[in-house]
Amino acid sequence: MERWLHLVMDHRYFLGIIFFTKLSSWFYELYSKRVERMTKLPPGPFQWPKFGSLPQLMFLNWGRRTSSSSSITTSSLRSILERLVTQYGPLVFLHLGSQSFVLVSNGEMAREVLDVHDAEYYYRPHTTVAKYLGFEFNDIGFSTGKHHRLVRKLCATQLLSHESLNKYEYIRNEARATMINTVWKSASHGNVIEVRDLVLDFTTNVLCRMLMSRTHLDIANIGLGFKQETFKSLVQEIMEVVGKLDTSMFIPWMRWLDLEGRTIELKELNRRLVKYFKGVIEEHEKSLESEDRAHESNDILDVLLSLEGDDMLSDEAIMGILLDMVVGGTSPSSSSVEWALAELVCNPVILDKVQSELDQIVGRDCILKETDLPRLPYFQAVVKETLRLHPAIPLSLPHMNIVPFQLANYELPEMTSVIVNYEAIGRDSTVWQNPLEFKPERFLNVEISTHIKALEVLPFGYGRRACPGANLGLSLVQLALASLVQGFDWTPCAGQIPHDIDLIESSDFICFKAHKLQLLGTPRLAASVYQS
Ligand code: HEM
Repeated sequence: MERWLHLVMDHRYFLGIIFFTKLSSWFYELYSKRVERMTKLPPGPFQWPKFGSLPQLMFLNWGRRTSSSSSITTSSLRSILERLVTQYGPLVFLHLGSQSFVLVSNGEMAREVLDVHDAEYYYRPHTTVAKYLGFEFNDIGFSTGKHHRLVRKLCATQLLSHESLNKYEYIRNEARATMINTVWKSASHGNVIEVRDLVLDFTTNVLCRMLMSRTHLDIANIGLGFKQETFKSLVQEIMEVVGKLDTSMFIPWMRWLDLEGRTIELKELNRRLVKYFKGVIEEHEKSLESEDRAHESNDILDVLLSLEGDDMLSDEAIMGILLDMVVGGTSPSSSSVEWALAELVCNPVILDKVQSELDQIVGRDCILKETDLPRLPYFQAVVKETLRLHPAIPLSLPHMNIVPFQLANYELPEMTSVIVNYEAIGRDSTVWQNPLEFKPERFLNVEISTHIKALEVLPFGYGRRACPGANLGLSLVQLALASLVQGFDWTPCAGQIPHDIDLIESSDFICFKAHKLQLLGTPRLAASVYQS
């Protein structure tokens, strides 16, 4: 019996040693696997189990909080990302909750994602915003695969082609005449001009007419409960919702809890948009069938409704395209004009050069035409320099890979969202001398396309996800800016000097000036020009 007891005791001792050894080797294996995996990832802040780097981001956000709200918004996110780039370099890896992100901040790395591996990296994460504002991922910006290829082809060949832009030139000219007349009337009363609102009215008018023969005030007539009931305020409402971050972006399984109430907000917005767009679509369908057309013929909605065969689109896809174009086309163009005018007023010598060029090429008896624009090299350089220094979309939407991917010497897990830092690329001091200085001369003898091919400046993105509205966006920016600068002398409000104008950036998804640009305009052409 005693022998048996000894044997069992010995055995337990023996088993204990085996168990302990196994356990330690298992822990060691886990640890070394984690270290191995981590060393293959780009640098970034420490990752806590389950939460990743969220606690640090929340801490950084808390450190810079100014209001009583404790939720992270894109505004604060962007400035936090800037700090991470300074600390970790052009590739930063972030694990936030269960989602992986990589921030790409120089041209060389951007080439890997947007050019070399464009096909693997053009997917978008399926977020709540993509579901409700992309009409079930049927729009342009959030769709993928065959549908994305189809809508991009339609944009290039029909909706936003050169022919289509020429066809709608009269709309741009009429909206420009309204804008110039508004400034002229304000100037005669000595009123201050809010440049952003003025240009937003211009761009929204152009887009709403081109797309569906509506004016920017259209929503006011239908009482669907939009906050201020104009298209301009609708776009602002959308931007506000898009700019908010919610827990489910980092911890998708918590989506059903809708902790921040964002899903409810998006559903409600989607309901109102569907009701509005369905009404417009129905009206167009009726009009297309009737001989006696009530609206401007051949707007973009007409083109979309007339598609046949494999190109035919569902109502969701049509609504998605309309919304993407209104939202994508209005705010970025307006922000670029506001930045350009702010820089010009801060740099009177440059403003003077632009006006002299306009006087020499176009004269003072008439307002310029679109065909004059290519004959204004200095003005063109001002626009390019504005797009470099103040890209309207400083950070791309997430580009996602669906298979694991090698980037430089690093390995990125599948479903990593890559955010391309377009702003940092245009301000890279290894490419641009004194990058924060506004110096149009850098573009005088060099085509911007040379810099775009080298991925040194990317105001419209690059590759499959590059902006399909770049040509329209450029013509809106150029026409509005050139007309405002040819038509008026611009000075800061009473009691201010040019240096009082701040160039502080908002940190939102669309980078506007943090404070609206307010200026006084003095007409410099014959009165008849403003009234035509
Ligand atoms: C100055 C004006 C504009 C600027 C600076 C601009 C900038 C950009 C940028 C940087 C992107 C790429 C984002 C990414 O990498 O994820 C983009 C995408 C897009 N833009 Fe623009 N844009 C402008 C005007 C327009 C206009 C006029 C339209 C349409 C009428 C438009 C519609 C779109 C759409 C639909 C996308 C998504 C493309 C896709 O995901 O396939 N944009 N824009």
